[in-house]
Amino acid sequence: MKNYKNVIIGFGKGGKTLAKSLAVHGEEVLMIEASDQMYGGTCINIGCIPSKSLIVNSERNLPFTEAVAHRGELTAKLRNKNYHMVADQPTGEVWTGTASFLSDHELAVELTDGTYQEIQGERIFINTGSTPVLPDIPGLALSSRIVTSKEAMELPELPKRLIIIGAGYIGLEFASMFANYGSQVTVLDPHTEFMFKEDPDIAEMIFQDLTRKGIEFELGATIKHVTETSDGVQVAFEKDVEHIITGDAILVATGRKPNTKSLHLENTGIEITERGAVKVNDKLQTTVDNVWAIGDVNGGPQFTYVSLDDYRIIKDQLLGKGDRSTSDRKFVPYTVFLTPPLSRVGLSEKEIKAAGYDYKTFSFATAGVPKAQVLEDPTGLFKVMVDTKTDKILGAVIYSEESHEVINLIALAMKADLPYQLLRDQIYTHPTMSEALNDVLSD
Ligand SMILES: Cc1cc2nc3c(=O)[nH]c(=O)nc-3n(C[C@H](O)[C@H](O)[C@H](O)COP(=O)(O)OP(=O)(O)OC[C@H]3O[C@@H](n4cnc5c(N)ncnc54)[C@H](O)[C@@H]3O)c2cc1C
Ligand SMILES: NC(=O)c1ccc[n+]([C@@H]2O[C@H](COP(=O)([O-])OP(=O)(O)OC[C@H]3O[C@@H](n4cnc5c(N)ncnc54)[C@H](O)[C@@H]3O)[C@@H](O)[C@H]2O)c1
Repeated sequence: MKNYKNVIIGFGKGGKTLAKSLAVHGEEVLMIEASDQMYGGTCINIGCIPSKSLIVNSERNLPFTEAVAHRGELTAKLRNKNYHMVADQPTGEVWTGTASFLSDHELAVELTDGTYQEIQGERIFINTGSTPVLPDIPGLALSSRIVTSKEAMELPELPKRLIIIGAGYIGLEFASMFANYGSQVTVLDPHTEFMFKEDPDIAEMIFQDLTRKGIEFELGATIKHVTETSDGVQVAFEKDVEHIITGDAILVATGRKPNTKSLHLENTGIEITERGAVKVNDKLQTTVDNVWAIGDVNGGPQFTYVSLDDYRIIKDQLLGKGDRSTSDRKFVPYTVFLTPPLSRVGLSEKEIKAAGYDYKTFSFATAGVPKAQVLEDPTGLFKVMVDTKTDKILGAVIYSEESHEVINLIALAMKADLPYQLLRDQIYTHPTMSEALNDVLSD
């Protein structure tokens, strides 16, 4: 059985970055990826990049089929680049096949060319990502009309009526995007509160904007069953009484679960958590020595940039001082890519109130920002909450064009422990959305 110094299972963000980094340091690295359509992982093939390409092109009024074709070209280009990033390293190798554990450090690999290999890994990095959760709803089985986000981005034509199950990240981003392309969208979710993690003022503003776009929401809905008909789909749900809605397609967007099934962890001492993730400590070590878990599979926040930060923690152990850990992770921002996007970092106002801080809220309408007028989209609001005792920023939420860029600036100020006045008095280029901070933070 051939022994490899480093084996990475799954071509995710953290794993591929680690593969390159180890290979650049002259170390032998074997990357095992289940599919030749997934070199580079979820983000570039079926996640962030294709969805954001489709969102941007929906805002540019490109017809859906052209945008889908463009998405395909973009992902193919990135897939090829990612493959070569690892395979072309003198000490790097990429195998296309599914890896599973035979024991703590022994792996079986079913290669897609029909061959089989058994190998040993001195160090093994599990980076197998996550897969969509399919709720146990009678009649709900994936088909050409009942799809997850992956297939929704490959549809041969725009569904006239799209039903989306789930009002989370994917549900809302896809609802906004398909509405931009011209679909009649209905979103169903069991929660009665729209965007329940957000402050009610922002959530209400977004709800109104999405509703104005023609998106219908059925919140507090319990889905009873799904039926595929000869020319469409039907969803029966209960909300006070039973309702039936009809569509051309259903997008199931009800969360993603860590992808551990194919790994046969039962053959090892690697434990999994109650929620089905690979159990790790704050250095991302599993319960077996020299086996780590990176990205969605370890149950952390499901973001590409978190998988990348997992890489930094592991690289620091292998090639650096070894003092980085997940507990250093503070003020991790996020963006929901609506039109315009919603971005947030730190605490929400309701969390700040509940924690009992003395705070003040700076809020400013996007319409007052010159760049918003240039972009002809005055929608939204900036809200920054500041601790009145320390002048430090406790949290910020921005619902506006380019909020996904501005939020990173605020996150940096928070991480550097800077007083809010520094952002207020900064000289920004003009016209930009960042310069709004001059006005937002003024008394
Ligand atoms: C539609 C959509 C939009 C998203 N948008 C964003 C966004 O805008 N911003 C953001 O930060 N995040 C976004 N995400 C989340 C983000 O894509 C994930 O958090 C991230 O890609 C997870 O990366 P990872 O490193 O955990 O592994 P992944 O990139 O998921 O890679 C795992 C790889 O492992 C392979 N694999 C699985 N099992 C095996 C096995 N046994 N053997 C060999 N290979 C195996 C899989 O084929 C896969 O290629 C989005 C997700 C989706 C679905
Ligand atoms: N912009 C981004 O960063 C971005 C974009 C897309 C996805 N993602 C990542 O991908 C992950 C998965 O996204 P997601 O939208 O699938 O998950 P999610 O957890 O964000 O939302 C799932 C939604 O499905 C609903 N739901 C659950 N069971 C249901 C049922 N039986 N019927 C109806 N609704 C049901 C939940 O109430 C929830 O609102 C996210 O958690 C996020 O981390 C990130």
